[in-house]
Amino acid sequence: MAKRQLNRRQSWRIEKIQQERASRAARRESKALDELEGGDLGPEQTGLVIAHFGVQVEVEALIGEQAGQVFRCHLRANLPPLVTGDQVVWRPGNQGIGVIVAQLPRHTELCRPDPRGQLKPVAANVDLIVIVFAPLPEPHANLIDRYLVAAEHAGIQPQLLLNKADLIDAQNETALNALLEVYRSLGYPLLEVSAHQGDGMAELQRRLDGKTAVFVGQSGVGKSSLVNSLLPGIDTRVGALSELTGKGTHTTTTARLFHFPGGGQLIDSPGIREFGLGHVSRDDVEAGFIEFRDLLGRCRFRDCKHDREPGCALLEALDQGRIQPQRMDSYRHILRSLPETDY
Ligand SMILES: Nc1nc2c(ncn2[C@@H]2O[C@H](COP(=O)(O)OP(=O)(O)OP(=O)(O)O)[C@@H](O)[C@H]2O)c(=O)[nH]1
Ligand SMILES: [Zn+2]
Repeated sequence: MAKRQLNRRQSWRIEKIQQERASRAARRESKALDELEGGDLGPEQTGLVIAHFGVQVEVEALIGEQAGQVFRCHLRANLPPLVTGDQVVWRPGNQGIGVIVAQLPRHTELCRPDPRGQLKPVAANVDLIVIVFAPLPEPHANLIDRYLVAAEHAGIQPQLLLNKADLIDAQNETALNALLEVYRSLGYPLLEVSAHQGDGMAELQRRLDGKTAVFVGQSGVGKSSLVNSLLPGIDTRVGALSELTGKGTHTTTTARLFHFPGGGQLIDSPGIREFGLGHVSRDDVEAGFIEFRDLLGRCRFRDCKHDREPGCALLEALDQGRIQPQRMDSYRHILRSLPETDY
């Protein structure tokens, strides 16, 4: 009990210190803004948020002679929190530092729980979630399904990507084909590539063209290798490093937007690579299994848990082979992983 009290007091103190720090930073920031806005600012134009560093963001000009150039910008007060991928209205400043005037509407949002468990957007306007898996480490259908649920929930198109196709052999081929067939029959786009040998990489590049993508998947499936091959000569950890040395109070790694030379954009950060493994509700999981969609609401009992209830539309579909057993197992497995209260 005493220990618990102490922890609460400690965390209250930490929170207070953080608040003081944030308000000092905000005061400094508004002073800097006053000075800037007093001076000459260029005309309003649209831009793309490339990265976010505490109270500043990096914005890429989208139009005019400066299109493609990146500028540090202050945020005008009362703006909602901006994230990488946001489109904004901004004005260039006279010393290379601009001001963000407004945020444009988002098409999509990737959200993750912050350390306090509150869902926070981490990237905006992503339109492709590339779910990477490989023959090794051995793929878990369950994990792939979790990413799919997250993609469906966010309303973002998933692209399944089997990397390390060069490691397919007589031993793993049957199991892999069975796995691939599950997703093919559901209609999910699927591609096999080898980041090492280059097979399929041109087709991957083609599918990324004109899109803003994130790569997600288990550690070791080759996300870094894929990204390095698509972005030759660019260290994708740069964003993380410059934030650490940026003397900011934020030490978390920021998401950063990169342009693929062949077209399309990547938003990447260690947090985003795990997108989809955070919290989801029971309803999100149900809605995330696309083959359940026409069946939901058709069970005899309104609160059916699709477990062994009579008149369950899902169990009936499972019996008739309209739901694949592996997907049903996966659905149950994901539900079991939810906190008790949601179940
Ligand atoms: N055989 C083969 N190995 C690959 C291929 N792509 C990546 N690898 C290897 O797989 C291992 C993991 O690759 P990474 O790119 O670090 O994987 P990652 O998904 O970024 O892993 P985390 O950084 O832990 O998330 C490395 O040893 C790579 O060399 C491939 O196409 N074929
Ligand atoms: Zn049911």
